[in-house]
Amino acid sequence: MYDLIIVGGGPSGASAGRVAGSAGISTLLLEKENFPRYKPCGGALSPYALSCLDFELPESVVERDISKVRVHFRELCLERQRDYRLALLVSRKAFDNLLLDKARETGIEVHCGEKVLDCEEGEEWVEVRTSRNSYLAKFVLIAEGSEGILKYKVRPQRARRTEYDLALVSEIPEEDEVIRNRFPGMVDIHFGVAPGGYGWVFPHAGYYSVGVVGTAEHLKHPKKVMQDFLQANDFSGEFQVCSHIIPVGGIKRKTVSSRILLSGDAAGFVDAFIGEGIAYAIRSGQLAAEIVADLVLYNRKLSDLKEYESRCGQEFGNFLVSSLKLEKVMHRFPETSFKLALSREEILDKYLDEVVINRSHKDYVRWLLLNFSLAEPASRIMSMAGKNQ
Ligand SMILES: NC(=O)C1=CN([C@@H]2O[C@H](COP(=O)(O)OP(=O)(O)OC[C@H]3O[C@@H](n4cnc5c(N)ncnc54)[C@H](OP(=O)(O)O)[C@@H]3O)[C@@H](O)[C@H]2O)C=CC1
Ligand SMILES: CC(C)=CCC/C(C)=C/CC/C(C)=C/CC/C(C)=C/COP(=O)(O)OP(=O)(O)O
Repeated sequence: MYDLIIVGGGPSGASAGRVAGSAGISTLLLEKENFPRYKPCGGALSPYALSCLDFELPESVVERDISKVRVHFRELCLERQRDYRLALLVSRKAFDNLLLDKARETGIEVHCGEKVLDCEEGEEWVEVRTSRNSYLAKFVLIAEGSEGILKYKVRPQRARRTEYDLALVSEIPEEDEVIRNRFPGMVDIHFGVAPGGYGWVFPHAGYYSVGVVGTAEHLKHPKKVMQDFLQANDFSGEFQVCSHIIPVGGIKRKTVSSRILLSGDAAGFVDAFIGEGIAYAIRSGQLAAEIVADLVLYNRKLSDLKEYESRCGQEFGNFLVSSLKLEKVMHRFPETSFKLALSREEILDKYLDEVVINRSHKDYVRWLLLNFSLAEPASRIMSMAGKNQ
């Protein structure tokens, strides 16, 4: 019997595997794909995501160093450069493979190409049935990403359409020099193109990641929205478009039962406003493995597994809740909020400084209220924003 079985070898499962292996508990990681596997997405690693890694990212994995953003809302556009790093762009194929290698390094057992079909929680153990075998473990971490259904072992109610976003993404090849000239160290973000979300163009090495994301409930014609976005940004031709679902973060969801935990996208840990998921996938995987290792090594009581929910809440859960609130306000009043945000450089600057870097919505909102609610009468904000809400 294993101490821990991890389902999924993405950023969350691999990060859990590295912590579990380093702690010395017997661990099996089961991943249905053969790595390195293709996984198109934005591929942005925020400073917070980077701070969660216990090793330096090799240069070969880093495709771009980002210190500038260009944000659009309809005809408005604002570029802001910071004198610090806002993100690194990576290809998920190489990055995920690196994380899995870092987990393997600690001596855990990794089976790729082995899909978990079911897991059954008993009094003393969890039985895990796969396409090849069946195994027993004291604990199971489900890090299967957003699309799997094993998460419903912990959280029986299926996600409603209001609880997830739809994302469409294409990787569009281009000469590196053309990319560097068009987006020098910069990500391009377009609000107002998809309900409850945005469109993005991220400049990778030899290709652009181009996509749109919006709430599943309101994004009625996702393919059309994507086609229009590609066209508006001068990407003409036939491109392969991949679609996937992204949970809306900041919603209260159960993430632990008596012997099974959920992490990463499976747990719903995504920033509802900017769509960042990798950081929380990494950190929640690490926390899950730390708590399981503690229980196993120090013979602590089973009910202590619940600590996982409070640790995630303290470290990033509260941040995700406030991000959801920001997302709701911005998208409920897009004309007022985005027009105001893009008409004042300091609003975007402060967002980058306080939210992206200091990870505090509280200080940001306090600053906004002091500067733009008390100082600016509501009528002035409305007239700046135009009347067509
Ligand atoms: N581009 C895309 O398609 C998507 C990207 N993401 C991004 O991934 C990050 C989240 O990371 P994480 O939570 O680790 O999730 P990931 O989706 O990155 O990783 C989960 C891994 O588990 C595999 N898996 C799924 N079900 C099973 C199963 N039954 N048995 C064994 N393996 C299984 C998945 O394969 P498989 O990939 O084939 O499902 C995938 O390799 C976020 O940043 C998010 O934005 C999330 C969803 C989709
Ligand atoms: C306040 C206003 C109006 C605008 C905010 C502007 C925004 C969105 C700035 C974000 C800046 C920035 C570079 C953040 C880095 C983190 C990002 C972009 C994460 C999303 O990355 P991703 O698509 O790769 O998502 P993933 O983590 O793979 O799920």
